[in-house]
Amino acid sequence: MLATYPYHGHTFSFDPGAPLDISLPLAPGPNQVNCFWAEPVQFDTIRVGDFVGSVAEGGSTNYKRVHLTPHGNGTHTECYGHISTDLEATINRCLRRFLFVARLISVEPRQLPNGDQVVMLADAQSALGGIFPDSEVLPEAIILRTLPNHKAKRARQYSGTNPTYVEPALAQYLAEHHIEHLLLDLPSVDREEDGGQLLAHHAFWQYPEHTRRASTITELIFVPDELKDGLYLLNLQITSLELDASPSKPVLYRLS
Ligand SMILES: N[C@@H](CC(=O)c1ccccc1NC=O)C(=O)O
Repeated sequence: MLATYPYHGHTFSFDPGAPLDISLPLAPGPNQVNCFWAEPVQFDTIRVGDFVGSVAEGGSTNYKRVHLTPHGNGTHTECYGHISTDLEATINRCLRRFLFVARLISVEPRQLPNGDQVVMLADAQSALGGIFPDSEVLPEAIILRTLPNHKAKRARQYSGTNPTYVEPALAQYLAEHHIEHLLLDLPSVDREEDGGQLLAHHAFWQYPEHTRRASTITELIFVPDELKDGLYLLNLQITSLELDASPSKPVLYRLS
């Protein structure tokens, strides 16, 4: 059954029964994506007196403590609190809506003379195909799939590998065109080691001059090949953490 979604004078249709999950699972073990030297996810069984929080060990219930690092362990969404001392800047306060019209694009990074792999503004503009400002439907979110789209991305150990990042001019361009949410399959929009500059983060959030407080960046997604470039309804869910970032669950629905 199709549901309708009104947007800027259009009436889109989508199938609530056909979600396309672009998050990565969070689990212990070696086969999990990892970056920024994060410890792996850990689930600890809680033991209090005679109680053991493990049914496998004879307990009545499973009851575990979770040890995780949002920026390093898997799909996560962050707000400008990532680069600010503002106590208000938590993902739970910044992300107040959860449905957005999103455009999925696929872009191949280019190699700079120093060897860095970078997603360039010019290539993203070609992938967007002149949607700014000509398109009838301006999206609120851009989902950036980098090419090639190897499944190995789902479990890559990125730390110390100088992963692909985004040209700051592209982040600036998206901010200027009022893209509120950027999602991508990389550990960061910025270079792994950049002396703390985080130029693309600053450009996307226009921080600190004209901070875009409701805007978010979601990193370490994975977009399967079956999803074609185009328009989707994005349901972006987080945990209600009063922290700069939260593990997140972006789910897409094809729009027609
Ligand atoms: N590039 C930064 C570090 C950095 O960006 C970072 C460090 C720890 C956890 C996440 C980070 N950035 C993620 O977007 C630096 O060189 O200081």
